[in-house]
Amino acid sequence: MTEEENVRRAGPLTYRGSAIPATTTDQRLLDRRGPTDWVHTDPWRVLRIQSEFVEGFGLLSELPSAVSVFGSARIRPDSEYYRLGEQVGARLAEAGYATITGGGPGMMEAANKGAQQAGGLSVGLGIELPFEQSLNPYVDMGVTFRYFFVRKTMFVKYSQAFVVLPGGFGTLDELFEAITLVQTKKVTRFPVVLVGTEFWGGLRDWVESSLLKHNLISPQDMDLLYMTDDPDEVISVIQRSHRHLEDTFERDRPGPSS
Ligand SMILES: CC(C)=CCNc1ncnc2c1ncn2[C@@H]1O[C@H](COP(=O)(O)O)[C@@H](O)[C@H]1O
Repeated sequence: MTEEENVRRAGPLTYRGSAIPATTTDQRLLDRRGPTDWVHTDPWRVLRIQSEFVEGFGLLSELPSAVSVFGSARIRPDSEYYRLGEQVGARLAEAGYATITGGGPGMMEAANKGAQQAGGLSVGLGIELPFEQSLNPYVDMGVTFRYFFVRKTMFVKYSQAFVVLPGGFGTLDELFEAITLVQTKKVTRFPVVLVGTEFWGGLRDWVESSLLKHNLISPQDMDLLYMTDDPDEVISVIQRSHRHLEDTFERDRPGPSS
């Protein structure tokens, strides 16, 4: 066998010898009777991942100022935390912010409901889960993602602050991702507000008595865990931080050239 027969080039890919696939890319595309396992391969997945980014960017790129609100999927509508979530959504709407949530039940639904009923824009970024679930009925604009990491990019890219209501592992994941992005300066001037001092107080104490005590975080990192019970204070913290950002931007903007 000549060297040329023993090589297959498929776009930027080179196969030799026994690694040469039995069929060409075009054959696999055009032969409808062929096996379909290839749609579950990683290269194909990349396209699906790309399309999720395209859909997310397409839906959200013209969103006005927005705040992402996180919290438990399991809190029931008769809980006082649900009421708190509604109030946070309503205050955000009154302050002119769109509310973005994970689009699910519980605290997500509460924040979407509060935002929608106060006349604000209510957004849900859902996630495909192993069990049947649709976006909650208070989502006015929504998309359901396949991939958690694509969805997480959207929360950060299209909101200017995070509000974290009581929740479980999913909420903790979102909280710690946000404060890691702030700590590592991947995002700047991005307020993160924890709502529910009784609920979050124990976590803050542990961070101080364990992480800070062992010098695993800096003293100023404690400020990343801002806590309140008051929905109005949530808004004023966010607005203060955004005003400061605008002032800094104005100050640093180059003046007219002479
Ligand atoms: C009934 C049930 C468990 C439904 C789960 N349905 C969900 N739908 C959308 N986002 C979710 C869901 N579960 C977790 N999340 C994400 O993780 C967070 C809540 O997780 P947890 O309940 O705190 O841990 C939410 O902020 C949300 O972004």
